[in-house]
Amino acid sequence: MSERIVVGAALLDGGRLLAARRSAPVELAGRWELPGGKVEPGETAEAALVRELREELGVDAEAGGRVPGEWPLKPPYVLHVWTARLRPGSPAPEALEDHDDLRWLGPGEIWDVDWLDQDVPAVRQTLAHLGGLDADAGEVSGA
Ligand SMILES: Nc1nc2c([nH]c(=O)n2[C@H]2C[C@H](O)[C@@H](COP(=O)(O)OP(=O)(O)OP(=O)(O)O)O2)c(=O)[nH]1
Repeated sequence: MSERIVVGAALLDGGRLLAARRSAPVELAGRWELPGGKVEPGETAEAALVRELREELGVDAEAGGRVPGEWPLKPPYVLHVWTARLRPGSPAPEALEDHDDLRWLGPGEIWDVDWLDQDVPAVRQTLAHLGGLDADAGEVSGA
């Protein structure tokens, strides 16, 4: 079976990264992840990200760029990470679906939550890609 992509959002706001605590399935519940989900056939990763963030968090978000890398999940899934930000006027994120808690993590707080094992290298690479979290993290330079 060919690989299927799960997109995870590194949702950034004011130098903080959003982490979401899964409520299901039981083997993942209580652990923290990047919100997102499966890319449907024919859908772009960016569109999937925006759709999943609307469904799960009730936000109006836009995708930034992809964080280089790919992290294996339960076959056939692999995790890709994209930066994302809230569009002006977006509601604040709420744990509507799949999650039971959300946290905005500032610099120095990233490792305060119990990330899913498979997310740890993805989060580490995201921070390296961004050059750390500061107020401009995730902004497209020159935009
Ligand atoms: N969204 C997301 N899923 C992750 C991460 N790490 C990780 O192992 N997963 C796993 C959990 C799930 O088995 C799978 C994604 O499923 P999902 O339940 O979030 O996706 P979905 O909303 O499209 O799911 P579905 O109910 O429509 O099938 O990938 C992560 O950082 N973000």
